[in-house]
Formats: sequence, C-alpha cells, structure tokens
Amino acid sequence: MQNYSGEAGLQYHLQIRPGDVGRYVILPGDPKRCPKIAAHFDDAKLIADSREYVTYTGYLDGEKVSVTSTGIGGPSASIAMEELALCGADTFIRVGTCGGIDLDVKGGDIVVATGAIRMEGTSREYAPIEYPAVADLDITNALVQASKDLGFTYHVGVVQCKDAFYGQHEPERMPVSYELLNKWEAWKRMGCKASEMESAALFIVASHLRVRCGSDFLVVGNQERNAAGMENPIVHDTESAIKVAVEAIRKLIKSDKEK
Ligand SMILES: O=P(O)(O)O[C@H]1O[C@H](CO)[C@@H](O)[C@H]1O
Ligand SMILES: O=c1cc[nH]c(=O)[nH]1
Repeated sequence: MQNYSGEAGLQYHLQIRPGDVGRYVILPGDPKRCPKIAAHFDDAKLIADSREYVTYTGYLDGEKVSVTSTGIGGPSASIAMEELALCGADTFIRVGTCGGIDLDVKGGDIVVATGAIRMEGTSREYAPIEYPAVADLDITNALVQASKDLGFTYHVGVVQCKDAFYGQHEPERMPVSYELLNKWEAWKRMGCKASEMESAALFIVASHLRVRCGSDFLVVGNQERNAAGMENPIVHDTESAIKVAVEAIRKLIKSDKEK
C-alpha cells in the first residue's frame, strides 16, 4: 500500500517501527491500562503515544515484550494488530473488561475466551461470517493455567462481541430492539459467558495474519444477575486480569523456548 507515514517502516497509526516491540504483545483497550501493565515488565520504556495507541516495551524473563492499547472496538483493534505484526509481533493477549451474561459469571471474576461471536462489523471485512473467531489454543491454555495458579475465580468459554456498548445495556431503547433482544436471549441460552467488543475482530485478523491471539477479561458486572435480583458486585480494578495475562506470557515464553 501507499506509505502514509512518510518514513519506511514507521507505522501510520501506532507510530512504531520494526524493532520497537517484542513478539509478545499485551493489548488492553484503555490506554490508561498500559502503564499498569508495563509496571510488570523489567526496564519498561514508553515507545509511542499516538491517537488511542500507547505503546511500552520492556522485558519478561529476558524476552522483549510490549503493551499497546487498542482503543474501543474492532476497527481500532484491527489496526493495532496489523501494524504490530508489521513490526514483528506474532503473539497477542487482549486484556479487557467485559460484562457477564451467564448467571455464574460475577463482577470481579476472570473470563478466558475460547471464541467470540462476530456481532460486529470489522471481522466481516476480513472473512465471511461462517468463519469462526477462535482463540489460539496455546494462549488459551496458558491463560487458564495462569488463572488457576493465581487462585482467581475464572470461567472459560465463548464471549459475544458487538459494536454498540449501549445496544448491550439498553437494547429496548434501540429501533432494532427486536433483533438485539432476541439475539441476546440466544447467546444466553447457548451459554455465552460475557460481552465485550474487540476479541472477534482480533481473532479473525490473527487467523488471517497467521499470528496467535487470546483474551482474558475482568468482569465488571453482570446485567443478567442484576435483572434476576441476584447479588451483582461492580468491580473496576483490572489488576487481576493483567496478572493473568503477564503470567500467561511468561508461560508462553518458556514453552516457546522449549520447542
Ligand atoms: O476495557 P476494554 O479493554 O476497553 O474493553 C471493554 O470496555 C470497552 C467498553 O466499555 C470496550 O472496549 C470493551 O471491549
Ligand atoms: O458490560 C460491559 C463491560 C465492559 N465492556 C463491555 O463491552 N460491556
């Protein structure tokens, strides 16, 4: 494609170059989560701060690792993965927040995604809707083992991705409420664990680019528990989900070295 950045190798949106990032990258949505994640790295340095994309690089167990925020939604997340891959990254863990759907999933718990429902637009510009958005198996296993090792309450399964946050939380307000409410009921009956916004696009882009991607989330709350009159704690501190992702990266670094 035509070079928009004015310098060979410099990525237009992320403002990073090959060599700036490690092969392992953690992807939070919120740029303010980046310094909190980088605090787990050795010798972390701010590399770039452009639009919603903040990038730090440091080391875990001697291996170069990075964190880049994706912003909200598939469009910006897909750009982050594309430009990071062009700079040498091949292993991605999204660390996000989500809202529980399954009644067992409570605020403060961890969800590890095995796959994502593609009720968003970005992934449809990559692959036909029949192609599933599936997490990388090695990353998913590392995230599950890390959640276990760290003693967190965790759930493993499919998450739902959408483009409209308020379509999730106020579906009856939307002119297409008939579709949103019926589909949400189907996700619930299928056992879907939680709703968030980026994993479907990231898993599909990762499949296309032949890179690895997995996701773990802090559950902020669960609107279904709320509607059922059940206890519904609201939790915003993402440190547990961050610790799970960092521990999973350490496991992947170790197992990749043994291959
Ligand atoms: O906390 P992050 O990683 O941004 O993830 C979730 O939070 C945002 C919505 O509030 C969406 O990006 C959703 O996927
Ligand atoms: O309910 C929620 C919480 C976080 N992110 C979402 O997309 N939904």
